[in-house]
Amino acid sequence: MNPFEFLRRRRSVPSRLLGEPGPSHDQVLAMLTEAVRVPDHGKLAPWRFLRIQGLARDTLGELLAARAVERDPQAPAAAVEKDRQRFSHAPVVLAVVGRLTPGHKVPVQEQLLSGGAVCFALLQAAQALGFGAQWLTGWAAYDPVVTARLGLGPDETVLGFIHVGTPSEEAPERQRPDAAALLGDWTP
Ligand SMILES: Cc1cc2nc3c(=O)[nH]c(=O)nc-3n(C[C@H](O)[C@H](O)[C@H](O)COP(=O)(O)O)c2cc1C
Repeated sequence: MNPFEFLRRRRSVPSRLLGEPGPSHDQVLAMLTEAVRVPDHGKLAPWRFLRIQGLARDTLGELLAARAVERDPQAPAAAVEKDRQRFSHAPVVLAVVGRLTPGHKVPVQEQLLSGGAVCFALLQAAQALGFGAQWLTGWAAYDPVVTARLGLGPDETVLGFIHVGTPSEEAPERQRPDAAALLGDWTP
């Protein structure tokens, strides 16, 4: 067996293709338990999680739609509708929230990188349990009104919304970069 087989099979499943069943409470905890085992300089655990499921997904969609119009009163109806539906496809969305400590000897960049690793580990954990997942951000992740409604503090930021559910069809593989072309040797 190819030792990389599990990693090789990983690919995102677009959130609109994710449906019921989603991960149970125990499965979410199992996924998070794996996801927090990431490299974390200084053991800061500079992240936390917000689960968005059930009716909360639709409520967040309504909030997004209203905010989209507030941001751009000329926004096309189709775009606003897309925002309304954004969180309503996958049964469970886990927002990975970076809890940053500016001025710490561990630079903020490293805290963010650790959070990125958590997001990726969550994708793998979802796959290990037989679910599909996608890491999305979109404008809502960076909008101060939305993040305040999500309860984020001033030094917190959304690193990703990890949408998790059961794929309704197999997601196509995408073209991958040529690793060999990206490799250089440093020659002193
Ligand atoms: C930080 C981050 C944010 C992303 N946000 C979006 C997004 O908002 N919309 C989108 O279509 N893809 C987004 N993507 C890309 C998808 O998560 C994913 O990489 C892509 O669909 C193909 O993924 P795969 O390499 O996991 O198969 C984002 C990726 C990263 C790393």
